[in-house]
Amino acid sequence: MRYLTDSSQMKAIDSYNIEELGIPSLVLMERAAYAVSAEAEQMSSQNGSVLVICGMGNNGADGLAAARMLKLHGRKVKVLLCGKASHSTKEHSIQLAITEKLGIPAVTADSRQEYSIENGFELIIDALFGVGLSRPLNKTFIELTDAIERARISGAKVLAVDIPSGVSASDGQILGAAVKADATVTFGFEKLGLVLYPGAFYCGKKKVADIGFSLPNGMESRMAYTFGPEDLRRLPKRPADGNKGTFGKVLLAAGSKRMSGAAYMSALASYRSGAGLVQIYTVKENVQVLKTMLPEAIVTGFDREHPDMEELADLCRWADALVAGPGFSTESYAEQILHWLLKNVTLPKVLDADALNLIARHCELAGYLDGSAVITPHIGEMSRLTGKTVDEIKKAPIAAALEFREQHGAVCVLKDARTAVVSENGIYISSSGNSGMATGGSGDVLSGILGGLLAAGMNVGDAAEMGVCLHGLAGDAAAERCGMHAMMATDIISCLGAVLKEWT
Ligand SMILES: NC(=O)C1=CN([C@@H]2O[C@H](COP(=O)(O)OP(=O)(O)OC[C@H]3O[C@@H](n4cnc5c(N)ncnc54)[C@H](OP(=O)(O)O)[C@@H]3O)[C@@H](O)[C@H]2O)[C@@H](O)CC1
Ligand SMILES: [K+]
Repeated sequence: MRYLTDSSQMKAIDSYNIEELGIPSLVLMERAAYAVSAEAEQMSSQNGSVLVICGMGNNGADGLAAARMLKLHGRKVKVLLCGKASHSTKEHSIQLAITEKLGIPAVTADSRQEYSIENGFELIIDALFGVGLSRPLNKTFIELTDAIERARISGAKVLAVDIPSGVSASDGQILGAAVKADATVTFGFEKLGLVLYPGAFYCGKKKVADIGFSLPNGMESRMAYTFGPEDLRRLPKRPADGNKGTFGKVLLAAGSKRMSGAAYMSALASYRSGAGLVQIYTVKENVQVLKTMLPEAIVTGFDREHPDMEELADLCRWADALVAGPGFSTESYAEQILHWLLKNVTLPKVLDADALNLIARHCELAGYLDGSAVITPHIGEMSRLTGKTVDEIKKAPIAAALEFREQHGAVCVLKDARTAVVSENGIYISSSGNSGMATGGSGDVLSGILGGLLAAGMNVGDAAEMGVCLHGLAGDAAAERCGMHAMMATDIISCLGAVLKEWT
């Protein structure tokens, strides 16, 4: 598990270490600058020249200290100072005085024609703004980021200090413009803005440098987190003497007259993530095709005009977990069945796709949501569920998911390029997955995986986080195998086995 911070948490961590623990600010800065200069040396040649672009805060001070270290290692280094000198921090003044004594050339942005950013530098270090970025960049700073980008296009490498300048550390939004980096050395903890898009596009290769921060008491419980593949080891172990009942039974209410594929993919993904038995509850018209495509599944068909609730009650008694919605349609039978399920079934449940469209359309259904439910909306579905615009949700996805959970008690899996899971555990952000997964059926695969993990007995929050992580890793493996352009949802399913085999 890796913790992720927003800028106010990072400032609280800074001040706890400096003011309460008494670690001198310059000691932390020295370690930060050392990590930057070590990366800079890797990214440039001994004879290449380096330009360090420094703001007036402590991000700029890190840059100045790194410039000094590079100079002491024999590198040709120059500094460009940007911003009002009157705003410089104490640390900045100290670092600048040292660079001056060492004879490192430094000019202010006003006189930058003295050396052109676009020409001749092998490496540019971006130390304009870090977690202290507080407002959108003005025209001068936007021009500066444009000049850095032109240099990058002409072949210079760009290394960002802590976070690419212009990216908001708290949410990855671009404040006016941002530096595009080939690599970012970030201090202590990954910033949310390096994981969330669009910020994640800007940071290049990420390196987290341990500079000796301790966390204040209780801070962990408020921080977001993400998983690496090694976290999959926490999936439930399969007892050697288990049987198909032990490994969990999934009931899947899915598929409609025109949509049998969603039911197929969700059911197959449940099996591939370890479910012992999967039963598909679908319209009669789908029974034959689903039995043929997936003979491992039990398929029960219902009459669209008269779904039999007694039969459904029996199936729910049989199941350990329920998935409702993939390709189910929003016709009246679907509403009737969903209404019955939400009102009567206490099983852990995943509500996806048309189940969410129905809840958005018939708001009384939302009243049945509780902590046994995991909802898996994409941004459009979340917009329909909450009445917020797509733009509002895109700008603050975590806030939207938190608000939904607070109102309805359900675990919220808000799907996007970075999926956020808000549960009793806290805020999980996916850091695996790729744009190739934006393909028909990918959501059905996720709901199937979640059903499989719930049926295995995981609690809803853990299953939601692990399921999203597994889905993303299988998506990355599928992209590796087929390429992001060509991969399809069934490729993600085919890769589940390899990912699970490697990591559990
Ligand atoms: N504490 C420590 O010892 C350690 C700190 N560390 C480092 O410090 C960084 C945080 O430093 P920080 O808090 O000084 O903020 P920082 O990111 O430099 O920016 C503030 C400056 O930017 C300015 N400014 C903001 N927005 C602007 C805009 N749009 N357009 C123009 N100006 C704008 C703002 O100006 P003002 O608001 O005063 O006008 C102020 O001058 C952190 O990311 C890490 O790199 C590490 O070394 C570890 C030890
Ligand atoms: K920066």
